Amino acid sequence: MEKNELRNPAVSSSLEEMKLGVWRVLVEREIRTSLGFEMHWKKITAMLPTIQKFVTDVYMIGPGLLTLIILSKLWSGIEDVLVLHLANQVLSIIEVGLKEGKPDTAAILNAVVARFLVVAISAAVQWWRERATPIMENRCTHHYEDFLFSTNLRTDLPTVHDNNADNSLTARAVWDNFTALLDVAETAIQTVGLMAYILQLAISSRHGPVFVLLCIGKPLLRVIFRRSLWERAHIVEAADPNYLRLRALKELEDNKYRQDIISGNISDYILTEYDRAREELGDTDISYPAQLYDIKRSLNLTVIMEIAGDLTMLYYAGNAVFNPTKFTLTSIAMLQHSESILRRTFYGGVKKIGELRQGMIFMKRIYGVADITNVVKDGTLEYPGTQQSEMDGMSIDLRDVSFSYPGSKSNVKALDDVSFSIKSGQLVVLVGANGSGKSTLVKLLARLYDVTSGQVLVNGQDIRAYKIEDLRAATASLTQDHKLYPLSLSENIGLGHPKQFSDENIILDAAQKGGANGFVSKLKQGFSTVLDPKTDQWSMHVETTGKTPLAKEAQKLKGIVDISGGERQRVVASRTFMRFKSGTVKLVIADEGSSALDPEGEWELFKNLREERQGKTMVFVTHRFGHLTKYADLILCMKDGRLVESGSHEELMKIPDGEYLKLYDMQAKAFSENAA
Ligand SMILES: Nc1ncnc2c1ncn2[C@@H]1O[C@H](COP(=O)(O)OP(=O)(O)OP(=O)(O)O)[C@@H](O)[C@H]1O
Repeated sequence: MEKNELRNPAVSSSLEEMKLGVWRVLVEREIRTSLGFEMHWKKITAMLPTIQKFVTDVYMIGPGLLTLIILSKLWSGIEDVLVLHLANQVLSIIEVGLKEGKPDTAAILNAVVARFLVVAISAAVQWWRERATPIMENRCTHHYEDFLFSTNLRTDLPTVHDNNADNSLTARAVWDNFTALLDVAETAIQTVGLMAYILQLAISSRHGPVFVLLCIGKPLLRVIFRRSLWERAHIVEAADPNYLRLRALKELEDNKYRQDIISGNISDYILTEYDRAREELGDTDISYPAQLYDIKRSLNLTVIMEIAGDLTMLYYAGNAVFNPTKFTLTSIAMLQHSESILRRTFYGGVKKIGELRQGMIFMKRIYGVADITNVVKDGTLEYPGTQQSEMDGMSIDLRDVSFSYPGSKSNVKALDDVSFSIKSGQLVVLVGANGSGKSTLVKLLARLYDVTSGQVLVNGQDIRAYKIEDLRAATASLTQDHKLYPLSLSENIGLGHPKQFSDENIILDAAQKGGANGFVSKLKQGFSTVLDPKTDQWSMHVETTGKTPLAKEAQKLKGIVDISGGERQRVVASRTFMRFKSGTVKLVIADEGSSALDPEGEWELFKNLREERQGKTMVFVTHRFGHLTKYADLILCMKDGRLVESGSHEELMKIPDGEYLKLYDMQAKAFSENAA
């Protein structure tokens, strides 16, 4: 055991820290009162409300079917005892028959038939359950999938950043947890039944309850002294640097890095580094921490537990020497058989209780998802409201705005004390070096985040006062962060304004303005093309030569459609033009939405956007100001999260050693040097 090897003074004394193989494990120390039973009891009772809610919810999904599944589990719980009892009967009758030389054929026949009947019923129950369970599992998964899907889709960005949102949950695991619950109930019935049966057997064969205690001695010791990691509150992290390095290098095997690795000619470097990390990792164990935790128990405890497991054998041997007439062969056989079944069931039960605790923590997380409230709170004021609806654009004022991303580890603010005013209908260009805060600023304008301090005013009112839905409807944004959905291209465009999604001409017009029409019409399936379709396909034992009919079919399935980065951006731009069709847009935000476009495409895009302007306020973020600054009513120049200059192009060009002048000169110089 390498306990406390990584002892870190910062870790609280209520925690136990250990290094298990490549893992660092932190376990909550347990206060062992009354041999730990009190703790166990508290934990079990703490689970009850979650169990009750969970069972009620799953029951409501399929009451009839679930009742039958539970009954079948009950049957499985008593089946072992029934089979044991009948086996005991058969053996006892046979033994008496053998002793007396006159077998009771009718009694033997009855007992055998009864046993076969129980076995046949069990097989039928099992057969039915194997068919019914997947139906219930599917219903349960769909129910919780819908629940998680709708909550995840509504979670806003700051909540995701805050790690409040838990989207690692999968509905598939819900049924497994419910099964764990049923299994624990089944095992409890089995264990109680078996113990009662053994007790009765032991008493009737004059062994008494001491024998039962001997049977469960080993499992009891195990529960008290050797808890598995799953049963304790713990955190695990991979801490071995060589293991982490190996994983990072192994990741480079992924196809997405292939082009870089081939063109960069770095495969030798990767292999050498991989070998080095592998060598330095040596024999450090990478098995699951729970497994390593189990192995680390001391030699003394192992020996004591194994001896405890053999106490019944000692009991038989002692009785055979000192009290040889006490046993019949049948009673020995039956006691041994029941004892081994009891132990197996007991061990299984303890493991299942551990799984159940894990499962209930999981279910608490699932139900907790419903309690998560978005960080960005909704307002009550309508936008634009009756008084403001005459204005075609949005007027915006920033007053002393500072902002840090939630959970950011940086010491500097992304925006620091920024103030400016944009009048309705102005075309504003935001410029500045990388990381100067331009994208952050437009995210605040779109109310994807709220300011840390200061105020954003929209038409004179705090942006937080408005209904978020109204603000979203009034904003069209085109950024390089926007992604294509794994849906058809027409859907990708139409979702800019879903209400007119079915109107093909409107989608065509948006595609024309966004510059997507040209390349989409050349695709085999045109606007119906789905990029990155979510499909499951695989093949097995198919000839790689591609000559057989099946191989030809496999080849057809492999065909993929992909488009260039600029073409993807054109589809996203078309989605923005589709958004204009709603007629509610008053603010257009374009954050480097043209970065992948060719010069002609970029020129066309800006021209089309300006044509859509019709009084709307427009905010463009760009590193290539050439196309835009001459139309700009206002240029805002950012540096290190601060607004350093603002004004028209002419005004900013006049500021000696100004940031805008510097950035502009650099671009102009590149052209003049190229020309020279
Ligand atoms: N999601 C985020 N979490 C934490 N910090 C962030 C996040 N996004 C940006 N930042 C930080 O905020 C600061 C401003 O970033 P921002 O993206 O606004 O700059 P930018 O001017 O748009 O840069 P670029 O020209 O490279 O797009 C930077 O220091 C950046 O590292």
